[in-house]
Parts: sequence; C-alpha cells; structure tokens
Amino acid sequence: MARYELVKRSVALITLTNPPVNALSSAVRHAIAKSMEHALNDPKVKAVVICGENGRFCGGADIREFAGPLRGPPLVPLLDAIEAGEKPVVAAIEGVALGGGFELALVCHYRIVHFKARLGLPEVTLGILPAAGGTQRLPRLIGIPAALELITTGRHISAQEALKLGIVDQVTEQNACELAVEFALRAVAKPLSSRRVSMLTTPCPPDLDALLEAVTMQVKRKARGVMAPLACIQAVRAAATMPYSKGIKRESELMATLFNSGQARALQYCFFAQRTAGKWTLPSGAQWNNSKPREIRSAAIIGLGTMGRGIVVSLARVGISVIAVESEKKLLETGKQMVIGMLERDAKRRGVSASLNLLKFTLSLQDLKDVDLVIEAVFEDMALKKRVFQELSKVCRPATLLCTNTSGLDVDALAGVTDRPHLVVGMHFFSPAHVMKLLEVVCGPRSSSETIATAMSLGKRMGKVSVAVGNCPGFVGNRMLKPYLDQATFLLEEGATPEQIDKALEDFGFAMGVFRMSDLAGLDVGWRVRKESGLIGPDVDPKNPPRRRQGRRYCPIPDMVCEQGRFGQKTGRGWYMYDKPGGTNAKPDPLIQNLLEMYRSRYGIQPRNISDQEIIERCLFALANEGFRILEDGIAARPEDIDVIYLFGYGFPRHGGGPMFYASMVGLERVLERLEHYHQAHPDVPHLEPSPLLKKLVACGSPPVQKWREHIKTMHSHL
Ligand SMILES: CCCCCC/C=C/CC(=O)SCCNC(=O)CCNC(=O)[C@H](O)C(C)(C)COP(=O)(O)OP(=O)(O)OC[C@H]1O[C@@H](n2cnc3c(N)ncnc32)[C@H](O)[C@@H]1OP(=O)(O)O
Repeated sequence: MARYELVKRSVALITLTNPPVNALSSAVRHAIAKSMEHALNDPKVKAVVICGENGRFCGGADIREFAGPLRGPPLVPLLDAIEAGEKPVVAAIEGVALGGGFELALVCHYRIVHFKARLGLPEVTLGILPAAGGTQRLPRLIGIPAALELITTGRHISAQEALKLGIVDQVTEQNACELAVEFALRAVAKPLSSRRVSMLTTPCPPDLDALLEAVTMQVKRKARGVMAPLACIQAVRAAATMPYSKGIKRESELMATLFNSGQARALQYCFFAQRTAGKWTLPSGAQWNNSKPREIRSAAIIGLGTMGRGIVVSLARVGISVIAVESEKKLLETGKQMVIGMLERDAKRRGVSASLNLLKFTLSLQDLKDVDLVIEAVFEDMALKKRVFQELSKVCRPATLLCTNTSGLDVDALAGVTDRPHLVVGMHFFSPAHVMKLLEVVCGPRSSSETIATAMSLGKRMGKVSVAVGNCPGFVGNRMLKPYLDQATFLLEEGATPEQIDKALEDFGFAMGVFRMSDLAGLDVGWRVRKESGLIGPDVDPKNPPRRRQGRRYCPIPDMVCEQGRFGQKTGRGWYMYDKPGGTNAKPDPLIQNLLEMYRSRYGIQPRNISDQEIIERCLFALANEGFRILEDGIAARPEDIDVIYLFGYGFPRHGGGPMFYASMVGLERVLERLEHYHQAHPDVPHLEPSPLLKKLVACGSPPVQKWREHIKTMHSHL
C-alpha cells in the first residue's frame, strides 16, 4: 500500500501503491502513518519525498469506502503530523493529485509537479467537501477568491495554472520523483515554519462578505438545491475568520452535514455509474474487455443538418478525416460554412489550430468508397434512410461500418436492407452533437461485437459517455421520454400551466423543465412522429373519442400548438413565446393560457389546483416505471445505464442520481404505492400501471440499485 525506501542515503522515499489511482484507502493511510513515523524517527533520514506508483500521485480518498463504516487512521491528524514534522517533506506529483491526494500534497512542505499533472479538490462533485484541511489550507495559500472558485467548482487545474496560483513550487518535464529527491536534499538545512500552510494567515479581501454573498448567489443559480457548494463556502469563510485549529473543526462539522446525505450518495453513485456504463456486455458473452474495436481513421457523415454538423465537428476535432455529404449544392455550402465556423470557434476556445484539413465536402456518395465508417444523419424518415443504406451498401467497401443517427427508428430494419447487417449499429447523438456528452450505441440483433466495440470506442475517443442499448422504438432515452411528456400534458389538461410544471421540475434540479426542453428540441419532430404512428391524421377512426387513441388516454394539446405553427424556439413561439425566432428567453404566452382554458371548457374539464409534489411524482415515477420495463425487456443492461443516459442526455440533476437511483432513494415501496394510486385515478394511462419488475423488487425487500440485475430475467435480452 506504500513502499518505503532510503535513497541517496538520507531521503526517505514513500511511494503510494494502490492501483489504479493510489486512492487513500484505510490500508494506504495506515501505511503512510507507519512510513512517516519511521522516517521521522530514523536519524539517517534528513528529508522525505512522497510520490505515487505508476505515474499517479493520488486520486484522493477511496470513494468506495464512503459507503461503509469509516476504518483506519483518520486523515486529518495524519496530515497535521506530516506538516508539523521537523524534516522537510516534498510531494512529487505526477498524473493526478485530487481530493485527499491534493490535501496530502498541501501538508508537504514543498510540491514538485510534472507538467502533465492535474490537481484539484473535486469533493464537491461527490456531494462532500475537502475535509482533510483542504478548505482551510488552500485559502491560506492562494487567497479566498481563487480557493473559493476551485473548491466550489471542483475544477481540475493544470500544473502550469497551479504554479501561477502559487500552489506548487516547481513544474518539471523530468521525472518529478527524481527531481523531488534533489529538491529535498537542498531543503534539509532550511527553516520549515513558513512552509507549514496551516500556520499562514489567510490573505483576506476587504469585501469578504460581499464576495461570499456573490459566490453564494452564483452557486445557487448554477446548482439549484445542491448542498455541497454552499457548505464549501461556509468552510472557506471559516478559513478567513478563524484560526486553523477552529477552522478545521468547522470544516469537520460541515462535512458531517453532507457525508451521509442523499445528495452525496447520489453523486457518488453517478461517479461509478458513469464508469460502469462503458463496461457493456452481451448475452453472447462478448463484452467490453474481450471485443477488439477497429481503428477508425476516416469517416463520412450523410446530411449536414444540425445533427450532422455537430457529428462532423466531434469527429474532426479528435483527428479523424471526415467526408461530409449533402444532397444539394446550397445545403452543402451552408453546412460547410457552419462546420468551419464551429470548428474554428472550438479550436480557438481550446487554444489549438482548427483541423480544417481533415474535412472534405461532397454531393456524391461515390466519394465514400474507402471510408472506415459512415454515420447517416438524414431526416428522420424510414423510407429515406433505407434508400441511403441501400446506396451505401453498393458504394462502400465491404468492411465499412454503417451507422445511423436515428433517434428511435428500427436499426435492424436498416441493417436488413444492407449487404452487411453485422456491420450496422445505431450511434444516437444528442443535439447539439458536438456539445452533448451522451451517445446511445444501439445494438441491433445482428450487430457484431466488433461493430459495437468500435462504436463504443469511437464514442469514448470523441469524449462522449457511450451507453450500449437495445433496439426498440425510442431506444432507452426517447422511449422513457414518452410517459414523462404524456404526464406533463395530462397535467396541463387537468389544470396546470407549462410554467408551473417547468418550475416544479427545475426546482427539483432539472436543467430545463419539460416544456422549455421541448421548445428547444422543436415541437414539430414529435408531431411528425405522432402523424406517422397514426395518432393524428386521416388514419384516426372518426368514431374515436377525441381524447383517446389506440384504447388509451391521449392529449391533443401538443398537436393544437403545432397546428398554429408554434414549433418552439426556432419559430419564436411554442409552449412559450420568445423575442424572435431562435430566441432563448422564454416568457409565458397568454395565447397558450387561452388555448388551455378553451380546451378545458370544450371538454368540460374542471381545472384543479395541482401540487408540485403531484407534478414530480407523476412525471418522475412514470419515467422510472418505463425504466423498469426497459430493464425487463433487456433494452438496457443495468439501471446505471439508464441513469447515465438521463444524466448526460436529458438534464436529470446529478444530485438526484438519475431516474432509477432516484426511485430507489425515494423508496421502491413508496414509488409503487404512488403509481398504484395514480393508476387507479387514471386507469386509461397504462404507463402509470406499476411494472412487474418494480413489484418484484418491492416483494424482494427493495434491494439497492446495484443488486437489481440479480432480479431481472435476461431471457429476452435485446443487448
Ligand atoms: C474515508 C476516509 C476519510 C477521508 C477524508 C478525506 C476526504 C477526502 C475526500 C476525497 O478525496 S473524495 C475523492 C476525490 N477524488 C476524486 O474525486 C477523483 C476521482 N477520480 C477521478 O476523477 C478519475 O478516476 C481520475 C483519478 C482522474 C482517473 O481518471 P481515468 O479516466 O484515468 O480513470 P477512471 O476510469 O476514472 O478510474 C479508474 C478506476 O479507478 C477508480 N477510481 C478512481 N478514483 C477513485 C477513488 N478516488 N476512489 C475509488 N476508486 C476510484 C474508478 O472507479 C475506476 O475503477 P473501475 O473499477 O475501473 O471502474
């Protein structure tokens, strides 16, 4: 857990050895304590260097240990003792120094950093605060404003920024450990008192209260309802107003308010869920660690609409040559200009040069014969997509992977029109594709494991969080969206307004309420899907009651909104009104209010007061209920995958953990009871009928999310 060596006859070299990130597990803390004691008591040792094995200093506390009882030596006294020791201690930082790892570096008297290393206090992203003195030492070292920013955002910084801020003493391109040993030898004769950060006086700005107030407001605006950043601010205030001995107690009290909170549990769950999602597995036994992806050097994108343009940018900026295809000259030229602009802006922001040389624009599919992979991003129309796939089959070399960016159409039906169904897979990006981190990799029944591995690995290369899902209408994300949207529109019928529903969801923590999100996405997309699926238009049986379709409750209000040409932000009108087409400032529209009133009086609906609790329960429990069905159907392999999709693709608040984790946190019994209640009140809404899996889990004593898989029969997995 930590290796102890004497080097250069007088330097104790302590190497943390806890792969993969040298986390401070109880065993590691124990080993550090023992090694330090040895070093401080051995007269041969004049100085100490602490480093981490395999080029990684330390990734912080072992997050997995947070779930159980705390064991092993507590970190604060251990770190205080290192700082107080009479022999100079140098941290040799390579790779990462994060969280408790950064706090360990802060108690060392000197810090030598490799130029590629990253440092930071990301505890806030895990729902806690840096409680091993981080909130007390960092402000003393770099001042309140800079410390506040780092601690409340959890941002990682580069070695260069750390040097500029005064956190580290030297940045090196050499081996940091070797340099640290030299440095330690030179430090032996020097006094240590000014190197003990906890003994420094915090440089305090004259307008401390105003600064703290401004940061509090900013945090509340950015992360509504999130507790940890507010606790961080209070801890930093203590660093400014109290001596270290008192500040550290305050830090510990504040940590106690967070440590066992639901938000901390949710955020820590998200950390691991995100990593679990990459570990896809198929019933055949093929999985992430036994399926080799192909190398992709060149790709083609068909269609330069909003999605296509974002995908081109995502590929080109990671060094893949891209041929972009459009059907008309004018569309090609517009798309080209937009892609170039996007890439140039992106490159400027990242301080690199735009990879425009990787791009080629063409009107001819014939130009695609040699590419490694094609992503089709044409209009969401099955007949059109089939024509494209047939054509691609003829044009591309037999080994080319054919991918579709459809947001819900049958990937296997597309595979079926090609000469290579095993090389067909869905790559469902989210708009804007160069910004949104989610990628659903849709595995058709005939997609080969190599094809899936390639799509997953390409997603990772583009910086996406890729989740493997099965093939069904809407896949995971959009399939679950339907009951969520339905509940929102039923609530409109019953008396709520779009603003009220959005506010309840945004107060819950969603980045955007359902109606603002729909306005952003464009209301015409769903309208077209409803027409194609026979819910509206000439195929509807005239004898059908007006608010029922296909034997269940149906709300036609979204169709009425679209009939007025209100397609959302792009037309300047939707569920809200905007200053102009493309505007983003949503204001309640009296015309929508009138429409709702007329609608209710036409159908004799007496509007009622609807509580925020009912809004949250009906929307979110219906969402999770569909998630349970998706698990039963084998469309998602694990609840973590569903949660990751909602966190990264649909703005579900991280501190809620995702719809499935949220359901488990509320209590599955409670979710079941509320769904039964709402289904009784609305028997014509099948989505409110509790899923068999939910009932089964409750009957089994509501196991934690991580154990649900054991209760799912995978007989008919679609993955
Ligand atoms: C209870 C004792 C009291 C302690 C009091 C002091 C309190 C301190 C608070 C903290 O320190 S909280 C932890 C702060 N640190 C972090 O948030 C860092 C989290 N890790 C990362 O950001 C990244 O993992 C990384 C270090 C930047 C490396 O990224 P990379 O992409 O290279 O690898 P990953 O796939 O993310 O991780 C590999 C592997 O390691 C697991 N892991 C990473 N960090 C930790 C950790 N701190 N604790 C436990 N496990 C960790 C990760 O889950 C992966 O595991 P897998 O099994 O392969 O999925």
